[in-house]
Amino acid sequence: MLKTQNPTKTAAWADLDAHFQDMKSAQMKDLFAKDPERFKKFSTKFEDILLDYSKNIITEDTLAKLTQLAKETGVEDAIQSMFAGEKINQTEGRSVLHIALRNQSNTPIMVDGADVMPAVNEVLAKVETFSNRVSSGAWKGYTGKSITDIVNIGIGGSDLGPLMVTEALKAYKKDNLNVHFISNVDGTHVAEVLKPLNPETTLFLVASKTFTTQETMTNANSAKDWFLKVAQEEGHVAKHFVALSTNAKGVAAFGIDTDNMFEFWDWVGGRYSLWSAIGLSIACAIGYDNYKALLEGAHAMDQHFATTDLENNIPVILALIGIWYNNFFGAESEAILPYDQYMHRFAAYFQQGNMESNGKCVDRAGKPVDYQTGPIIWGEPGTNGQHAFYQLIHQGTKMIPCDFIAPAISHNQISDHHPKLLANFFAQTEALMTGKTEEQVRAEFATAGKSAEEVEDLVPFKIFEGNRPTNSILAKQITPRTLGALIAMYEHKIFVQGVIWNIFSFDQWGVELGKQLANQILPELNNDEEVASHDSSTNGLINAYKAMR
Ligand SMILES: O=P(O)(O)OC[C@H]1O[C@H](O)[C@@H](O)[C@@H](O)[C@@H]1O
Repeated sequence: MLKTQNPTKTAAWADLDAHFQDMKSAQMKDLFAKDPERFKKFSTKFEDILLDYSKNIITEDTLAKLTQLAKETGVEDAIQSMFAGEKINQTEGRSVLHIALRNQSNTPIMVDGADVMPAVNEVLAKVETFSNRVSSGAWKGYTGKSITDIVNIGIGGSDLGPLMVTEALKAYKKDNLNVHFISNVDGTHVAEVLKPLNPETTLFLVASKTFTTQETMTNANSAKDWFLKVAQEEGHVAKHFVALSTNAKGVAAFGIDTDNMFEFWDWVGGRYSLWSAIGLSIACAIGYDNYKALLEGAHAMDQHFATTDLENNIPVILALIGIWYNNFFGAESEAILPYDQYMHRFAAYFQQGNMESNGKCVDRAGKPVDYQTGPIIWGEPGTNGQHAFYQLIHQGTKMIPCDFIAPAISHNQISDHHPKLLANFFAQTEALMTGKTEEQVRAEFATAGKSAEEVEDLVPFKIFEGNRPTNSILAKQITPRTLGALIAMYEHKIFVQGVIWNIFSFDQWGVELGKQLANQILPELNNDEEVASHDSSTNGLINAYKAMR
């Protein structure tokens, strides 16, 4: 069990509050000027990944106090509890064991007195055999042709992980296999994805932990109709539909042979499930060996997280820096900015990972919190973001701590693209920190030949106050192993923050209400009667829709 401790009532919090009064006007520029060792002190390496967190409004004292907060709120015990398989997802009565799915050391991990590793390994072996058969062309469709296209049908955690990873590792993709994703219940999604595909050579992976999710079941049924329109015989479904799920009954009821079901377990959270059978599309797309390397990278980060003291623990450091801005500086969001086009869904992936985990306002004792919890996560790949929203990050009124991520080596070495990309990566964090003073603006004008009046009019707009915090994550290359480590790093950061905020990070009750109401409204849309059962806005909208259609 995780202990219940209001973080704001700890001695460390009071200490941090006092420290914040000293730090709130501290200038990073001055901190760098004072300490030539600053980069060395506030950077660390994990395998081929360099994390530079020196461009933050922190001192060694700040980190010591934040680490004390982690200690007082039981982070060390919580980490041990997770790895020991304790049921730390209390509101659902479940263990939280995505770490078991990538436990390449194969040490026993016990849940309810039984080691989960044999079952994990069994499914992994099944994933290996199946993905090899599909990618080698040995798995045949109903007319004897090999599979050319895989379509993952899922939503939320059953979509975002495989989608993000297959995109991030596209450089490793098998040439003979295309991967597609259908998630939205909007018929446009299924229609557009299926349009160019041939039912004879298409394999559907129906991915749903519960196998009850409205969007996924609707899309899967439409895909089945599309397939049967051509294939005709129900018996052919077995060669073209497999299920990734915890719900064998639901899978059978849908008409998928449970021999074609890849199992996982209730101790795998949806948003932490790409390491489970939900990763089947990844294994097919990039090959099982690369999928395994992804798991190994995550496992290496897990071991670092589980065995390193808090002071040197990368996910813990990132979590603490995030809390510093979220709870003391009042920052409301964090941007994740990968300077790698392949990672274009990375921020979207961690939108779910972070916001569904820590978007909670009730603490572990069931009481409303009186402090801020999870941040808003957003971001786009650089340099696109630079030409869209960086204006606000540089000169807006809101503090937006940013994580900049880049590979030193591109998978596509074309002329000087990569040095240009990286020049931008380095320039942005420098600019965000140093800003531009009034004196610098005036000095620039002095050489530009403007009149004194023109200069006075423009000076205020050209000033950048700077002092805007960033982390830089520079990896040698985005390989499967590196990506696995990066994902695990963020997962554990989220976990540590949830522990400190005294909330449950592994349930998601907040997605239920909308679902329930949609289920109530759906039958009301099936006729032309005027609806009067809701508030006047909802009634008005529904009735307007009925009149328009
Ligand atoms: O895999 P499933 O069961 O279809 O759930 C899909 C998604 O549904 C809900 O939005 C949440 O519970 C998510 O965490 C989950 O990932």
